[in-house]
Amino acid sequence: MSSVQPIVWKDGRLRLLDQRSLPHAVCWLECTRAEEVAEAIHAMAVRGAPAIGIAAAYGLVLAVRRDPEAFDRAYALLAASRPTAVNLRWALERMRKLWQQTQHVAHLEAEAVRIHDEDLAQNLRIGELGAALLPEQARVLTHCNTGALATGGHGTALGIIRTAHAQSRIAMVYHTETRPWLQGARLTAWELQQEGIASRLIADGAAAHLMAREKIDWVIVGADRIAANGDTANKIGTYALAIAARHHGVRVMVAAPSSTFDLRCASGSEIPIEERPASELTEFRGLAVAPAGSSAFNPVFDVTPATLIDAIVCERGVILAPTADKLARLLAQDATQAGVS
Ligand SMILES: CSC[C@@H](O)[C@@H](O)C(=O)COP(=O)(O)O
Repeated sequence: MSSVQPIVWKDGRLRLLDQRSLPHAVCWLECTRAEEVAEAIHAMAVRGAPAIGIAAAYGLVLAVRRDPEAFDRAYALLAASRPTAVNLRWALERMRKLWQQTQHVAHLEAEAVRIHDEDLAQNLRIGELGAALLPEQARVLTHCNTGALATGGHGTALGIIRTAHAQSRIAMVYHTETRPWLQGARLTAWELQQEGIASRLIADGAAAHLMAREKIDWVIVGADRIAANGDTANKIGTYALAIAARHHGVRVMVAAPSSTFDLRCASGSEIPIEERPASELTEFRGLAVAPAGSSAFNPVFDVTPATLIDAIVCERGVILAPTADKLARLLAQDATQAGVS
């Protein structure tokens, strides 16, 4: 099951697939400095929680290769590039630990490659565990883009769909547009099309209507940060999907690697929620869609309470009806013990 690789590290060079131009054009950014990586993350050329962690890890390698004294400055710059996905901070922390131990650029580079490779392996495992929860001929709804583009490859929520499709278990994937960046319409549609997976795009606002009229087995989404009690921050609109799903008896699955869990946040209220410029709502590709002078509120993530989540799938196992105790137990075990709790 090969999939597009949005982050390519080869011969010490970093190339990022610029997701802003998809699906119309496949353009690559070549980054040689941490500043460029931080800007690519901030401007969403590279996006998705695991992918920005991986890109930031390579950004640190670029920084110390130029100047071994630059680690702390590059760390701070990269850490500030987006606030919600904890994978970013997790990857940077892992790199910092290694740097404190060795101060050796080659070792730092090897750690970044390990972070990248591990994410792909974890996604493949998440794919298997999540697909096993789906019925035959499953009809699912997903939000945003959680595929190969958002990760080290394969994907989390979309990775589950990809794995289930390879097992001939998917009848239909509905996916939202995901306004205002249209990650669903542009990126998820692109990935689903490449795999030949039967899919239909819906407007974000059509989800409750869809659930009322058609059988949907699962809503499957990714996560940017999962608090200790299972509350989950993900792309804006996830919370509304979960409320609609509960009302219609549709189950909700959150898929994320263990790097997305943040036990320092006791609950979702402690997760920082990114707000982006009003112009992302008032304009579309430079054209005004709201009257001049309109103000807008543009939070780009929301928090779904754990009580609305039926299953959390990570590479270490599956948690049904998540609670703080179940989460702590799962994260305390290693991946070889993966099971259902
Ligand atoms: C595997 S990606 C998980 C999440 O990062 C994804 O669902 C999401 O919300 C992405 O938001 P984005 O703003 O496109 O980075």
